[in-house]
Amino acid sequence: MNTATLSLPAPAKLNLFLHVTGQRDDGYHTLQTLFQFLDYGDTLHFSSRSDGKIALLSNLPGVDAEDNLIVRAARLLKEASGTPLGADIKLDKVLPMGGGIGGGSSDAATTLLGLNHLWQTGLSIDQLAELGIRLGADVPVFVRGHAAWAEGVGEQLTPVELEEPWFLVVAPDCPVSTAEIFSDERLTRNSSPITLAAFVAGGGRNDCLPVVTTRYTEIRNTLILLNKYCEAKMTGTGSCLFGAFPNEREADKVRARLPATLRSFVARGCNVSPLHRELQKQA
Ligand SMILES: C[C@@](CO)(OP(=O)(O)O)[C@H](O)COP(=O)(O)OP(=O)(O)OC[C@H]1O[C@@H](n2ccc(N)nc2=O)[C@H](O)[C@@H]1O
Ligand SMILES: Nc1ncnc2c1ncn2[C@@H]1O[C@H](COP(=O)(O)OP(=O)(O)O)[C@@H](O)[C@H]1O
Repeated sequence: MNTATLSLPAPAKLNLFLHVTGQRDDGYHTLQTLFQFLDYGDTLHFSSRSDGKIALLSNLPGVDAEDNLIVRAARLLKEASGTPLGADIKLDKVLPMGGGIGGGSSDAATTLLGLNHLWQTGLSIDQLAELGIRLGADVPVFVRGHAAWAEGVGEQLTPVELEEPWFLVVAPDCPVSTAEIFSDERLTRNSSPITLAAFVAGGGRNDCLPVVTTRYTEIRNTLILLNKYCEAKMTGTGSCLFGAFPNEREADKVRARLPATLRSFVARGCNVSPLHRELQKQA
């Protein structure tokens, strides 16, 4: 029944800063943020099926298969393309969930691009990004695969070239729901827009940080700890915190000083997504 197979990365992202600039009539918040990828993430394995079924062969604790963004992305592409094919999909989950590093969105984007390749459905990147936004605000940046300045609700993307430092990412054992942070009445919703130049010159902050650290003592304490060694920042709506370093050795040195019980990893920042680098090799 299997006709072809493909294994692809689903990398993490960081929000290098995040300003909430307003709120639309539909409740969604307008943002300014800067996305960069990490060369670290989940891996998905796809096998084509001729019987049209979409089967996720890996279980993600707490997420029903039908709610899994991988299955939802596969169904969306199948419907949009009209292909009679299906797929068996395996997920090697590495990224902490609810960590603001975009694991679910990245899995969805890898599924859209991977199955588009495997099924030979021929949708363009623009068409795949349009499908992606229906699954989540962060999916389009993973579909497009380039570090980007983002506005709107995160879907108005301008590719940018940034320095590619090494990052130490720390994941407090404390998933944060994005919806919960955006519905907190204490959230700053009227930040002034800034420019890329102002960010590069040291501007920009994460407007969600005060709400997250007020709600989660564990994240506040981890931030205080990481700030002893570097300028600690939070990605997205948390819970992951990160610091930038000029090389891997410096990042590893700080990692070695953190309590062994605290989950953390060191990864390189990338302007081109590891997914797109891998797909280019397959082309
Ligand atoms: C704010 C970011 C920054 O990267 O946070 P993280 O999720 O990565 O932490 C993302 O854009 C999040 O994107 P994503 O995680 O896909 O969010 P979605 O599933 O689309 O939205 C979850 C819920 O958060 C709220 N929401 C989300 C995004 C936004 N710009 N305004 C909102 O108000 C809405 O209530 C929505 O129902
Ligand atoms: N493949 C997936 N990987 C991770 N989370 C998923 C997936 N599919 C659905 N989800 C749901 O999306 C939520 C947010 O996931 P995730 O992308 O890891 O967080 P964040 O958006 O904070 O980075 C999870 O708590 C889970 O309920």
